[in-house]
Amino acid sequence: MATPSPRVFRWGIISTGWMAGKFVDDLLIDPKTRDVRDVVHKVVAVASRDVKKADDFVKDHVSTVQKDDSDPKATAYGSYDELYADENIDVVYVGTPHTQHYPAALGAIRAGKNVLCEKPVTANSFELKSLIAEAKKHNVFFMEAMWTKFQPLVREVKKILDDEGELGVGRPVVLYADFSMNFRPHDLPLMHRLVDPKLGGGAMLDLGPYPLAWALMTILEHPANNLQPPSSIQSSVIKFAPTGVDQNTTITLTFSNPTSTWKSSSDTTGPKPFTATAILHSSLTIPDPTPGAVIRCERGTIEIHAPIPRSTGFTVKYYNGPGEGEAGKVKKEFTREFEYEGFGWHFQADEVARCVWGGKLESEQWGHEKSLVMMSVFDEVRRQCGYVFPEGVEHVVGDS
Ligand SMILES: NC(=O)C1=CN([C@@H]2O[C@H](COP(=O)(O)OP(=O)(O)OC[C@H]3O[C@@H](n4cnc5c(N)ncnc54)[C@H](OP(=O)(O)O)[C@@H]3O)[C@@H](O)[C@H]2O)C=CC1
Ligand SMILES: O=C1OC[C@@H](O)[C@H](O)[C@H]1O
Repeated sequence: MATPSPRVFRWGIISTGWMAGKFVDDLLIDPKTRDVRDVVHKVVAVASRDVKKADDFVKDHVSTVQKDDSDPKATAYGSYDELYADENIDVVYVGTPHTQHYPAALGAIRAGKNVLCEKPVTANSFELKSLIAEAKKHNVFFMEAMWTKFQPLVREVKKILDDEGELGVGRPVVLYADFSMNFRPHDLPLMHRLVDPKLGGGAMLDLGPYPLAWALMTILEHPANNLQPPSSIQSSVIKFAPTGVDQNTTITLTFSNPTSTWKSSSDTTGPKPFTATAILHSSLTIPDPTPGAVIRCERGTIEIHAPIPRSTGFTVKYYNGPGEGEAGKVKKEFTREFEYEGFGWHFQADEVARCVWGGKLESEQWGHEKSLVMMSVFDEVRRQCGYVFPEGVEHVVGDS
């Protein structure tokens, strides 16, 4: 029997920066290389504030790959509004700096377009609530580009974490997760997006979404926690003196679900309240640690090899059980590695296509609620450390 041809999913790209280029490069990799047969992605429009940049982007990232005459040709626009009005687009990707996510996503949503918006999805939780309300009103799909969630490794780690059987490691007790990069901030111009508060600079909003995503994927989503948001958020921040953004940020989250009825195989006393802690760190001045995350559980530990946004390996270590020798010693371990073509931004694109075709307004895997938990944590940390955006940067500052 002939295999059905994949359906074409048509993207409009907002902005021509570094990330937009990387995303498009991944998007146009043949999906069969990652065993995806139902969708093929095409870029049909690119918009920049400067039409020359849009033209160059199409030449550099699109025309080199979409050569076939049957392909739709990508249109280059010199304004974002022109792209929002393009009838040939199934979804808009927003790759502007953090504080420009809100206006760009809002423009697309109000034009009736589905949206995939870079992380952090907005500058604060009020902006996010406003976008979610607009997306629902206009009946369009909206998702934060939390690409880590769609990595093949994450699915496997979660199986081991949520598994009550032989392979399982028991309930998570504490997660340590760190995503840091030495950007040498003192050498950057003060208007660079990584250090300029007008563009939402700082370690937490740029790098912090990843350690926090790991906390949400391993603890918030754990069956024993059942999506209860953290009951406590505590932070410690070192500022980048020249601009006042956060340079090193540590966040401790406590999750507790007193009504947990999930019973792991290691429980001998029946269902009991669930508690777990996440200790998360990001820095603009030091390189990534290895492993990038450690999930310590009742019966063992899962080490996530760095870098945690797109880890391609993990190691599971099991502790001695009762009567198996010295308590706490590792009795066995195994490592799994993952390989795929591209950097890994394309997995989330496949999810978007399937959700849109399925008529969904949000992804079941990374839905609005998870982005809201994330932005609420970031709001609270900024409140605790006194990171106040300059006047006018936040487009929404309270619940309407
Ligand atoms: N998922 C991931 O792995 C990564 C995600 N990101 C996210 O992507 C976003 C963009 O980051 P990155 O590509 O590094 O940034 P860049 O500065 O390289 O690109 C941002 C682009 O946004 C457009 N833009 C619109 N308004 C502004 C403005 N006021 N100031 C500057 N640029 C503006 C510009 O495009 P134009 O002139 O064409 O309109 C610019 O090229 C960030 O939110 C970041 O968090 C970044 C890196 C990795
Ligand atoms: O998401 C990201 O991951 C990689 C970093 O280089 C980048 O600054 C950040 O936005």
